[in-house]
Amino acid sequence: MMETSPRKEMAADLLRIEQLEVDFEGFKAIRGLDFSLQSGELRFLIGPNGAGKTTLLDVLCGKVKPSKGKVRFKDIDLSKHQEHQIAQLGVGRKFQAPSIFITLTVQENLLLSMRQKRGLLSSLVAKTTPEQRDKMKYYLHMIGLEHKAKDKAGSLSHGEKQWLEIGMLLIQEPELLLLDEPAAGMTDSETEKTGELLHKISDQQTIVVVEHDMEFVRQFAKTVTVMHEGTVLREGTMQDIQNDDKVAEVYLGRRGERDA
Ligand SMILES: Nc1ncnc2c1ncn2[C@@H]1O[C@H](COP(=O)(O)OP(=O)(O)OP(=O)(O)O)[C@@H](O)[C@H]1O
Repeated sequence: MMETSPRKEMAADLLRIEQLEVDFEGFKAIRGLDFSLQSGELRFLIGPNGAGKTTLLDVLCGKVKPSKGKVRFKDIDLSKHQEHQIAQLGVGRKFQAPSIFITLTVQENLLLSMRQKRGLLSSLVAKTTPEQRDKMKYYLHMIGLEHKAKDKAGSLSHGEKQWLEIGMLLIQEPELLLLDEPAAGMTDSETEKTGELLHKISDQQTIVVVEHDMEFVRQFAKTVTVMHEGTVLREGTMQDIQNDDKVAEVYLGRRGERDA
Protein backbone atom coordinates (compact mmCIF):
# COMPACT_ATOMS: atom_id res chain seq x y z
CA MET A 1 0.00 0.00 0.00
CA MET A 2 1.14 3.52 -0.74
CA GLU A 3 2.13 5.64 2.23
CA THR A 4 0.15 8.83 2.58
CA SER A 5 2.10 11.98 3.37
CA PRO A 6 1.61 13.51 6.85
CA ARG A 7 0.12 16.60 5.20
CA LYS A 8 -2.51 14.51 3.44
CA GLU A 9 -3.36 12.71 6.64
CA MET A 10 -3.95 15.98 8.41
CA ALA A 11 -6.10 17.47 5.65
CA ALA A 12 -9.75 17.43 6.67
CA ASP A 13 -12.23 15.96 4.24
CA LEU A 14 -14.21 18.53 2.28
CA LEU A 15 -16.93 15.96 1.91
CA ARG A 16 -17.65 12.89 3.97
CA ILE A 17 -20.49 10.51 3.30
CA GLU A 18 -21.18 7.62 5.62
CA GLN A 19 -23.56 4.72 5.13
CA LEU A 20 -25.74 6.67 2.72
CA GLU A 21 -29.01 5.15 1.65
CA VAL A 22 -31.49 6.48 -0.91
CA ASP A 23 -34.82 4.79 -1.15
CA PHE A 24 -37.14 5.34 -4.13
CA GLU A 25 -40.40 3.84 -2.90
CA GLY A 26 -38.77 0.65 -1.72
CA PHE A 27 -35.98 0.50 -4.32
CA LYS A 28 -32.59 1.32 -2.81
CA ALA A 29 -30.70 3.26 -5.47
CA ILE A 30 -27.91 3.94 -2.95
CA ARG A 31 -27.15 1.36 -0.28
CA GLY A 32 -24.57 1.79 2.46
CA LEU A 33 -22.31 4.10 0.47
CA ASP A 34 -19.18 5.59 2.06
CA PHE A 35 -17.38 8.30 0.11
CA SER A 36 -15.03 11.12 0.95
CA LEU A 37 -13.23 13.88 -0.89
CA GLN A 38 -10.45 16.24 0.03
CA SER A 39 -10.15 19.84 -1.13
CA GLY A 40 -8.60 20.22 -4.57
CA GLU A 41 -9.44 16.73 -5.80
CA LEU A 42 -10.61 15.96 -9.30
CA ARG A 43 -12.60 12.77 -8.80
CA PHE A 44 -14.18 10.78 -11.59
CA LEU A 45 -17.23 8.71 -10.78
CA ILE A 46 -17.83 5.79 -13.10
CA GLY A 47 -19.91 2.63 -13.09
CA PRO A 48 -22.45 0.75 -15.18
CA ASN A 49 -25.90 2.14 -15.93
CA GLY A 50 -28.06 2.32 -12.84
CA ALA A 51 -25.09 2.18 -10.44
CA GLY A 52 -26.39 5.28 -8.63
CA LYS A 53 -23.94 7.94 -9.86
CA THR A 54 -26.56 10.55 -10.76
CA THR A 55 -28.46 9.80 -7.56
CA LEU A 56 -25.29 10.49 -5.57
CA LEU A 57 -24.90 13.88 -7.27
CA ASP A 58 -28.60 14.53 -6.65
CA VAL A 59 -28.05 13.91 -2.93
CA LEU A 60 -25.02 16.21 -2.88
CA CYS A 61 -26.91 19.13 -4.39
CA GLY A 62 -30.01 18.49 -2.28
CA LYS A 63 -32.31 17.41 -5.10
CA VAL A 64 -32.81 14.01 -3.49
CA LYS A 65 -32.98 13.43 0.26
CA PRO A 66 -31.29 10.39 1.77
CA SER A 67 -33.31 7.94 3.80
CA LYS A 68 -30.30 7.10 5.97
CA GLY A 69 -26.68 8.06 6.52
CA LYS A 70 -24.53 11.15 6.90
CA VAL A 71 -23.61 13.70 4.25
CA ARG A 72 -21.16 16.25 5.61
CA PHE A 73 -19.77 19.09 3.53
CA LYS A 74 -17.21 21.19 5.45
CA ASP A 75 -18.75 19.61 8.55
CA ILE A 76 -22.23 20.85 7.68
CA ASP A 77 -24.98 18.25 7.54
CA LEU A 78 -26.33 18.68 3.99
CA SER A 79 -29.36 16.48 4.57
CA LYS A 80 -30.81 19.27 6.72
CA HIS A 81 -30.62 21.84 3.91
CA GLN A 82 -32.68 22.68 0.84
CA GLU A 83 -31.24 22.74 -2.68
CA HIS A 84 -30.84 26.56 -2.82
CA GLN A 85 -29.20 26.62 0.61
CA ILE A 86 -26.73 23.94 -0.46
CA ALA A 87 -25.86 26.05 -3.52
CA GLN A 88 -25.19 28.99 -1.18
CA LEU A 89 -23.02 26.78 1.00
CA GLY A 90 -20.75 26.26 -2.01
CA VAL A 91 -21.91 23.23 -3.96
CA GLY A 92 -22.42 23.95 -7.68
CA ARG A 93 -24.12 21.46 -9.97
CA LYS A 94 -24.16 21.46 -13.73
CA PHE A 95 -27.03 19.53 -15.20
CA GLN A 96 -27.01 18.12 -18.69
CA ALA A 97 -29.90 20.29 -19.85
CA PRO A 98 -28.57 23.70 -20.93
CA SER A 99 -29.38 26.68 -18.76
CA ILE A 100 -27.79 29.51 -20.74
CA PHE A 101 -29.71 32.43 -22.21
CA ILE A 102 -29.15 32.01 -25.94
CA THR A 103 -30.23 35.55 -26.89
CA LEU A 104 -27.71 37.12 -24.53
CA THR A 105 -23.98 37.36 -25.12
CA VAL A 106 -21.41 35.15 -23.46
CA GLN A 107 -20.42 38.07 -21.25
CA GLU A 108 -23.99 38.86 -20.28
CA ASN A 109 -24.61 35.24 -19.32
CA LEU A 110 -21.59 35.33 -17.01
CA LEU A 111 -22.68 38.66 -15.59
CA LEU A 112 -26.14 37.33 -14.80
CA SER A 113 -24.68 34.37 -13.08
CA MET A 114 -22.31 36.55 -11.05
CA ARG A 115 -25.17 38.80 -9.95
CA GLN A 116 -27.59 36.01 -9.33
CA LYS A 117 -29.33 37.68 -6.43
CA ARG A 118 -30.52 40.61 -8.52
CA GLY A 119 -33.37 40.49 -10.99
CA LEU A 120 -32.67 39.82 -14.66
CA LEU A 121 -32.99 43.41 -15.86
CA SER A 122 -31.15 45.08 -13.00
CA SER A 123 -28.34 42.54 -13.44
CA LEU A 124 -27.91 43.59 -17.03
CA VAL A 125 -28.11 47.35 -16.54
CA ALA A 126 -26.16 47.64 -13.28
CA LYS A 127 -22.74 49.20 -13.64
CA THR A 128 -19.92 46.70 -13.66
CA THR A 129 -17.33 47.35 -10.96
CA PRO A 130 -13.61 46.95 -11.80
CA GLU A 131 -13.53 43.85 -9.55
CA GLN A 132 -16.44 42.32 -11.43
CA ARG A 133 -14.79 43.12 -14.74
CA ASP A 134 -11.59 41.43 -13.59
CA LYS A 135 -13.49 38.42 -12.38
CA MET A 136 -15.34 38.15 -15.68
CA LYS A 137 -12.09 38.38 -17.65
CA TYR A 138 -10.50 35.75 -15.47
CA TYR A 139 -13.28 33.22 -16.02
CA LEU A 140 -13.67 34.09 -19.72
CA HIS A 141 -9.99 33.26 -20.09
CA MET A 142 -10.34 30.10 -18.05
CA ILE A 143 -13.14 28.71 -20.22
CA GLY A 144 -11.34 29.84 -23.38
CA LEU A 145 -14.10 32.15 -24.62
CA GLU A 146 -12.41 35.55 -24.39
CA HIS A 147 -12.63 36.00 -28.15
CA LYS A 148 -16.36 35.23 -28.07
CA ALA A 149 -17.27 37.46 -25.11
CA LYS A 150 -19.61 39.61 -27.21
CA ASP A 151 -21.09 36.80 -29.29
CA LYS A 152 -24.62 35.59 -28.62
CA ALA A 153 -24.57 32.40 -26.60
CA GLY A 154 -26.93 30.84 -29.15
CA SER A 155 -24.23 31.11 -31.82
CA LEU A 156 -21.70 29.03 -29.86
CA SER A 157 -20.82 25.44 -30.72
CA HIS A 158 -22.07 22.67 -28.45
CA GLY A 159 -18.72 22.48 -26.68
CA GLU A 160 -18.50 26.23 -26.19
CA LYS A 161 -22.00 26.29 -24.70
CA GLN A 162 -20.93 23.64 -22.19
CA TRP A 163 -17.84 25.68 -21.25
CA LEU A 164 -19.99 28.78 -20.84
CA GLU A 165 -22.20 26.86 -18.45
CA ILE A 166 -19.19 25.70 -16.52
CA GLY A 167 -17.99 29.32 -16.46
CA MET A 168 -21.37 30.43 -15.12
CA LEU A 169 -20.97 27.99 -12.26
CA LEU A 170 -17.33 28.90 -11.66
CA ILE A 171 -18.06 32.61 -11.44
CA GLN A 172 -20.19 31.86 -8.38
CA GLU A 173 -17.04 30.34 -6.91
CA PRO A 174 -18.41 27.13 -5.43
CA GLU A 175 -16.00 25.04 -3.40
CA LEU A 176 -17.36 21.82 -4.81
CA LEU A 177 -18.38 21.45 -8.43
CA LEU A 178 -20.52 18.54 -9.62
CA LEU A 179 -20.48 17.78 -13.35
CA ASP A 180 -22.49 15.18 -15.20
CA GLU A 181 -20.77 14.01 -18.41
CA PRO A 182 -19.20 17.38 -19.25
CA ALA A 183 -17.76 16.13 -22.55
CA ALA A 184 -20.89 14.40 -23.87
CA GLY A 185 -21.52 15.14 -27.54
CA MET A 186 -18.27 17.07 -27.98
CA THR A 187 -15.79 16.80 -30.83
CA ASP A 188 -12.37 15.28 -30.08
CA SER A 189 -10.69 18.64 -29.78
CA GLU A 190 -13.48 20.03 -27.57
CA THR A 191 -13.21 16.91 -25.38
CA GLU A 192 -9.49 17.48 -25.01
CA LYS A 193 -10.03 21.13 -24.03
CA THR A 194 -12.68 20.09 -21.51
CA GLY A 195 -10.24 17.69 -19.85
CA GLU A 196 -7.67 20.45 -19.63
CA LEU A 197 -10.29 22.81 -18.21
CA LEU A 198 -11.15 20.31 -15.47
CA HIS A 199 -7.51 20.15 -14.46
CA LYS A 200 -7.25 23.94 -14.41
CA ILE A 201 -10.36 24.19 -12.25
CA SER A 202 -9.07 21.60 -9.82
CA ASP A 203 -6.15 23.88 -8.99
CA GLN A 204 -8.66 25.92 -7.01
CA GLN A 205 -11.86 23.97 -6.62
CA THR A 206 -12.86 20.41 -5.93
CA ILE A 207 -14.67 18.58 -8.72
CA VAL A 208 -16.70 15.40 -9.01
CA VAL A 209 -17.29 14.31 -12.59
CA VAL A 210 -19.72 11.56 -13.57
CA GLU A 211 -18.44 10.14 -16.82
CA HIS A 212 -19.26 7.31 -19.22
CA ASP A 213 -16.58 7.99 -21.79
CA MET A 214 -13.79 5.68 -20.65
CA GLU A 215 -11.27 7.18 -23.04
CA PHE A 216 -11.87 10.57 -21.46
CA VAL A 217 -11.50 9.07 -17.97
CA ARG A 218 -8.28 7.28 -18.94
CA GLN A 219 -6.84 10.49 -20.26
CA PHE A 220 -7.80 12.91 -17.53
CA ALA A 221 -8.64 11.08 -14.31
CA LYS A 222 -6.44 11.26 -11.25
CA THR A 223 -8.61 9.27 -8.86
CA VAL A 224 -11.55 7.18 -9.94
CA THR A 225 -14.42 5.87 -7.84
CA VAL A 226 -16.29 2.93 -9.35
CA MET A 227 -19.90 2.55 -8.27
CA HIS A 228 -21.96 -0.57 -8.65
CA GLU A 229 -25.46 -1.32 -7.39
CA GLY A 230 -25.67 1.76 -5.21
CA THR A 231 -22.36 1.47 -3.47
CA VAL A 232 -18.63 1.99 -4.00
CA LEU A 233 -17.01 -1.03 -5.60
CA ARG A 234 -13.44 0.30 -5.90
CA GLU A 235 -11.45 3.48 -5.66
CA GLY A 236 -7.99 4.24 -7.00
CA THR A 237 -5.97 5.45 -9.94
CA MET A 238 -7.19 4.61 -13.42
CA GLN A 239 -4.42 2.04 -13.63
CA ASP A 240 -5.59 0.33 -10.42
CA ILE A 241 -9.14 0.34 -11.68
CA GLN A 242 -8.26 -1.02 -15.10
CA ASN A 243 -6.35 -3.91 -13.58
CA ASP A 244 -9.08 -4.84 -11.16
CA ASP A 245 -10.89 -8.05 -12.08
CA LYS A 246 -14.05 -7.21 -10.20
CA VAL A 247 -14.32 -3.87 -12.00
CA ALA A 248 -13.70 -5.60 -15.31
CA GLU A 249 -16.45 -8.05 -14.50
CA VAL A 250 -19.12 -5.51 -13.56
CA TYR A 251 -18.13 -2.68 -15.79
CA LEU A 252 -15.25 -2.65 -18.20
CA GLY A 253 -15.64 -6.27 -19.23
CA ARG A 254 -19.28 -5.78 -19.92
CA ARG A 255 -18.40 -3.19 -22.52
CA GLY A 256 -15.59 -5.24 -23.99
CA GLU A 257 -13.06 -2.56 -23.01
CA ARG A 258 -10.47 -5.04 -21.84
CA ASP A 259 -10.28 -6.73 -25.20
CA ALA A 260 -10.14 -3.47 -27.10
N1 LIG B 1 -36.77 9.03 -9.08
C1 LIG B 1 -36.53 7.72 -9.14
N2 LIG B 1 -37.48 6.81 -8.82
C2 LIG B 1 -37.23 5.50 -8.86
N3 LIG B 1 -36.06 4.94 -9.23
C3 LIG B 1 -35.08 5.79 -9.58
C4 LIG B 1 -35.25 7.21 -9.56
N4 LIG B 1 -34.09 7.78 -9.97
C5 LIG B 1 -33.24 6.76 -10.22
N5 LIG B 1 -33.83 5.58 -10.00
C6 LIG B 1 -33.21 4.26 -10.14
O1 LIG B 1 -32.07 4.24 -9.30
C7 LIG B 1 -31.00 3.53 -9.91
C8 LIG B 1 -29.79 4.42 -9.98
O2 LIG B 1 -30.01 5.42 -10.96
P1 LIG B 1 -28.93 6.53 -11.34
O3 LIG B 1 -29.55 7.37 -12.39
O4 LIG B 1 -28.44 7.20 -10.12
O5 LIG B 1 -27.78 5.62 -11.95
P2 LIG B 1 -26.51 6.08 -12.81
O6 LIG B 1 -25.36 5.34 -12.27
O7 LIG B 1 -26.43 7.55 -12.86
O8 LIG B 1 -26.91 5.49 -14.22
P3 LIG B 1 -26.60 6.03 -15.69
O9 LIG B 1 -25.15 5.77 -15.88
O10 LIG B 1 -27.46 5.18 -16.55
O11 LIG B 1 -26.97 7.47 -15.73
C9 LIG B 1 -31.52 3.08 -11.27
O12 LIG B 1 -31.95 1.73 -11.15
C10 LIG B 1 -32.68 4.00 -11.55
O13 LIG B 1 -33.65 3.38 -12.34
